[in-house]
Amino acid sequence: MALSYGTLDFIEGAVISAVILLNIVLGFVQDFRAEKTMKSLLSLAAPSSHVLRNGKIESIKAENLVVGDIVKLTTGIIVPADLRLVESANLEVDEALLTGESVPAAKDATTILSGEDIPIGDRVNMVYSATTVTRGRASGIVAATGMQTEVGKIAAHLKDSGDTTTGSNWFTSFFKKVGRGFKSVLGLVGTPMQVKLSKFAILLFGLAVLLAIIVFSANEWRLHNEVVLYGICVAVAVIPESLIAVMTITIAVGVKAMALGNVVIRRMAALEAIGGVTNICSDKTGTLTQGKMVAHKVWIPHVGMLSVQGATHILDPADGQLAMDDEPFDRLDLASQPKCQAFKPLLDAVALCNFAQVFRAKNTIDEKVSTPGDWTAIGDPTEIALQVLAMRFSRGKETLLNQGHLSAVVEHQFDSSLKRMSMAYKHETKGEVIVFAKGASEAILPILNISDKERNEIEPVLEKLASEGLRVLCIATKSVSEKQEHALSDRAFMESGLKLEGLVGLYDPPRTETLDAVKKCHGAGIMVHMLTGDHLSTATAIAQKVGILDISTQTSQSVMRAQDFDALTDEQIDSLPNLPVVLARCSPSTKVRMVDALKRRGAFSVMTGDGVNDAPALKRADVGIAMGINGTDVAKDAADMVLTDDNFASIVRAVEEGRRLFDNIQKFLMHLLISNISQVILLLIALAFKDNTGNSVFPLSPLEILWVNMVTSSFLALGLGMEEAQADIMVRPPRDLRVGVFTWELICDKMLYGTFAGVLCLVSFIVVVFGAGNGNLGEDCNEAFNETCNVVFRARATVFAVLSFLLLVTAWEVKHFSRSLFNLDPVRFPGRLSIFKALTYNRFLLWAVVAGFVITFPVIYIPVINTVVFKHQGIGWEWGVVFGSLVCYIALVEAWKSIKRRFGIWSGKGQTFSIDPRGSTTV
Ligand SMILES: Nc1ncnc2c1ncn2[C@@H]1O[C@H](COP(=O)(O)OP(=O)(O)OP(=O)(O)O)[C@@H](O)[C@H]1O
Ligand code: NA
Repeated sequence: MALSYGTLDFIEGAVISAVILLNIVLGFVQDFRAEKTMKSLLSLAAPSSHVLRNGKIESIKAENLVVGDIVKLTTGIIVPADLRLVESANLEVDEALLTGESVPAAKDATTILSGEDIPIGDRVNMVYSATTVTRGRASGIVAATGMQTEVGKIAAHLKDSGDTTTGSNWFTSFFKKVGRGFKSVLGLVGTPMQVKLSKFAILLFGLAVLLAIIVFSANEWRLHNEVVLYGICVAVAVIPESLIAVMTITIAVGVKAMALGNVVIRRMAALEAIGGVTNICSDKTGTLTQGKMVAHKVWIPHVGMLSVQGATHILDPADGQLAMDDEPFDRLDLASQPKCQAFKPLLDAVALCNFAQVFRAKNTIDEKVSTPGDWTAIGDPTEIALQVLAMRFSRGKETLLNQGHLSAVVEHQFDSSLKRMSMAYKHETKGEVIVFAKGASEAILPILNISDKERNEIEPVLEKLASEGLRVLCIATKSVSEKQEHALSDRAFMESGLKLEGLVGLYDPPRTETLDAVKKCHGAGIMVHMLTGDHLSTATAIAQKVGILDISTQTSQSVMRAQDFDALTDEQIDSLPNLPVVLARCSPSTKVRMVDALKRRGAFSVMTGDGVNDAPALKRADVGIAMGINGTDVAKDAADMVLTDDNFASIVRAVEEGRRLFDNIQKFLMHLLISNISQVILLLIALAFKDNTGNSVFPLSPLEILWVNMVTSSFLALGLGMEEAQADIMVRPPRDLRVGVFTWELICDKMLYGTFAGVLCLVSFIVVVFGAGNGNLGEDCNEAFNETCNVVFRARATVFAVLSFLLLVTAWEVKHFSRSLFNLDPVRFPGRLSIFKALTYNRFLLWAVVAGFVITFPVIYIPVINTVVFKHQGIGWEWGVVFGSLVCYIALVEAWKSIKRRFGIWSGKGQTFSIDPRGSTTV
């Protein structure tokens, strides 16, 4: 430091510089590592595509595609490269990115284009990287990847033109760059909380300057080295140096923990929001349930009910027993039993109006002998279940198509707003075209050609199956003459005048974790809503099974058909006492209305989604969560988080993790602020202690101040950022996201504890100087040691030890804002010695405290270092003062915490639970 001179001052200056440098370097290294982790985690969420390689479909990341790969496209996929289509069905692609055209463009593999300068928008047999498939399916050969693609060229172009800006342009862009750099140095970029904390840090910086001015004024602006140094150190005490670094590290650790819990964060702001959500709106299929459907019941009009029991290997067509109207039934009998001929049309329909593939993968360990491997399936769970059903009677799609007389001619894809699909097959020999359709009852019944009487027969069966929690699909067919084939491309024509072949009831068991996860949400003050495409009765049955609906408290408004919900005006929705818990037959637009309704009620919501049409709802929700397995790229792109296991329980774990993260940020913030306030109180009041020459005698030397702030405090803060979740983390209501980190509790507590600590330091100084030392403040004791400084140097060491130790116990006290340090976590650590287990659980914090404690002694006792660098000296009886202060401080903090618990103030609410020998807690 330029301010120090002479050998002794040189040592002091060197140590100060080293401490500051170490802090900066550590901060940078950690920050850098955190950024890197974050980047690698983000890349986890990048979409991968299905590619045909070596005769197998493989999942490959876009950057690993090579020219010549064959890529499969389905609705919702973001095209990973420029592709020449090989095969396509009803393909439509949104190319707005390239062409500016807002209406999706129809594509067709069979079109051959001639001519050279065809604009991109007209190249109908090509699809381009970064555009999205809005409808249909296709496969195509990779023609260009990366920067060679059309978007890549645009990107390259933009980059070039950015570099060649000239004149005034260069000038403004330079300033913009500097501005951005400045902002990021100040931490004004990032999540709302990061920005808030950075602004707060800047505020403290202002305060630090002010305090430095106060210090100089108190010394009447006689600015010799020591005063300037002291002023700077007071400022250092106030500036929370480690705040931003600790914040970044804590967030990175949190992001990593979430990724391990199957939640990948795509937008950092969601990380803060997830801990404060009040409502979770979840899909049913695959999220609350396993998404592994089995066809449980098949009903054929005038024939009867076929049921499948005990199928455990749901993909194996030979597993489980069949019964016809409760009579055991042998699958091989289908041909011989005349009654069962009636099943054929239904089975053919479910097999052929279906894109799922169910097959037995071959174990090819040895090339010559390949044994049949496990059953596997690709496709939509509903369709897989139906395919397996057909295969039980050896009438799977593959078998039927191999017979050679059927070929697909027209298909109208499943659409979650229409809730049905249809496919037409031409029969080569009979000269007719057969239409197969399947879908939800509401979607199929209106397009049937049946009498009201027949309709009335179907309804009760439908209702019965649905109330058993089964997803009921109606299967219908019709045949038209070959001449009408072309007319089938009109969806309305194809899907009309159908004959009902039967109903299939599919069962999708709830995930085993769901019930507990839902209970946990309810305990944590979070409402769970089920938004499903399924029938009202099906949805109700499942909702009751997983605990979302409680039969005893259920009202007529808890369960609603989306249709009825959509019919309400916003005012009517707002006047409902509660929003529905189950919304059945939900379409993507209903999700948006639900999110908006929740917003108007001041709620913070999670919305899950998987389809292309879910994107608006995912964007609107406070936290949009997309399914990683069954979700489309479009949904993932719109979402804030992606669930890699599609599991509802993972959302709940993410909430827990979010709450923990928020708690920990509050904890280290609390610690940093207590440390700041105590030092400000101590250092400012102590300016009043003047020696014989009229100079203020510093109760802490500059290096002591630096040491406490940069060595002791930083590690404690980092340790607090790594705290485990508090015992009650999921048994308290969500915090208010509008308030953010600076709650009244935080502000009040830090003031109080900071004052306790500051006053105790001051009292210790006074006791040593004026109690035992007769108020002898010596001469020039800020500069260096001389005989008159004996008392002051002992007092400083005492204050240093008191401050250090108080900060160490504060780190433990702020583990919980209202629970006693001696009874922190009776759930995880029951028993009398719970304090030791609770304190040793967080290893990093434990070692930070132990190291902080141990290092105090060499700092005080090592000769020369103590008197020359730290400007204090070894103490004896003063340890009694240190110990007394410590006991006093703990007593004061504990007293305040017990007041909070007794009167239910802030986090003290409901914290009266005590140790229960059975390990359970009453809250
Ligand atoms: N492949 C399909 N073919 C025909 N109909 C289908 C198909 N898949 C689903 N359905 C029908 O459409 C309804 C709604 O399905 P949708 O896919 O919108 O819901 P989901 O997303 O599977 O369910 P959830 O919303 O509970 O997650 C289903 O209840 C079913 O009746
Ligand atoms: Na500080």
